[in-house]
Amino acid sequence: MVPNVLTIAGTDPSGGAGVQADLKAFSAHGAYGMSVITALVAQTTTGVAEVHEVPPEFITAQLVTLLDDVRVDSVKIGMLANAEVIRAVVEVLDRYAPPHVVLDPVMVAKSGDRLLAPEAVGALRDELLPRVDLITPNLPEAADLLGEPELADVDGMPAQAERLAGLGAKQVLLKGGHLSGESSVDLLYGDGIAEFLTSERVVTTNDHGTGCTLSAAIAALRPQRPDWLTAVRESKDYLTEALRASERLDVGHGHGPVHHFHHWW
Ligand SMILES: Nc1ncnc2c1ncn2[C@@H]1O[C@H](COP(=O)(O)OP(=O)(O)OP(=O)(O)O)[C@@H](O)[C@H]1O
Ligand SMILES: Cc1ncc(CO)c(N)n1
Repeated sequence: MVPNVLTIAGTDPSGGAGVQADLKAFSAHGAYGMSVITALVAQTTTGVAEVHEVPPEFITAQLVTLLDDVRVDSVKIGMLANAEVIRAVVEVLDRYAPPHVVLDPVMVAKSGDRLLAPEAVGALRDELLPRVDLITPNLPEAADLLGEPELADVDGMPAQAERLAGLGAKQVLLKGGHLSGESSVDLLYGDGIAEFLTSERVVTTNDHGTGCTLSAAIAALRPQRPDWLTAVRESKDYLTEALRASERLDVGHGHGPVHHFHHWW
């Protein structure tokens, strides 16, 4: 059976990040994609111009309307904008308890623009994080969640992932994309086991939406794979290929998008 996969996230009219990236990644992994939009973002490859936040009651309305009709097999959560939206999402998760919830704790866009109010980080950490199955922070987000300095190399990743798991998420995928070096190293921590996941670092400026793509691919694959490690490994391999395939695109003048190729090409 094809899994029904939902993204709860903000938009990117240039199609590289947010809801648009998530739906492409869902399709590329054979899932049926659905979306609840938290914010309309005027952004492209060069940065964010403006954010139009959706009122929390309307996010609840979108979620309840959808969940009352459709079976949801897995959820990816991205940009949430503010603490009220976080609380609206928490309430719905409590009420419907969908399986396989992946949280990409989006805080700042690649351009440096904030996508989550600074005062909402506490609500994300204390109210949402304990209710999700997997969180996928990059190194600045991990540091912010823990109130620690940002890691500058891979050595501290296992201990930091363990501390993040201590905040309540069952699995932690700590992403090392912001480090330099020949490989791009992430770490999956769960059930007391830490596993480094290494891929070739693709030399490209088309790295807009890498985090969105990875977490969406994981959410699409998890209902179709036996465990998190298998779903995460396959998603990271897909992302590396999508980064390579981005050389076929000509989109914008800044950080371009990755290309969501389909396996049947
Ligand atoms: N140049 C690259 N080559 C290969 N993999 C990369 C590269 N850059 C990032 N990645 C991988 O992309 C994924 C996302 O990592 P990153 O740490 O950049 O997340 P992010 O900052 O949340 O992304 P974004 O906010 O741009 O969506 C990780 O699996 C990381 O290893
Ligand atoms: C809507 C949205 N979500 C996430 C990111 C992070 O890349 C972005 N730039 N825009």
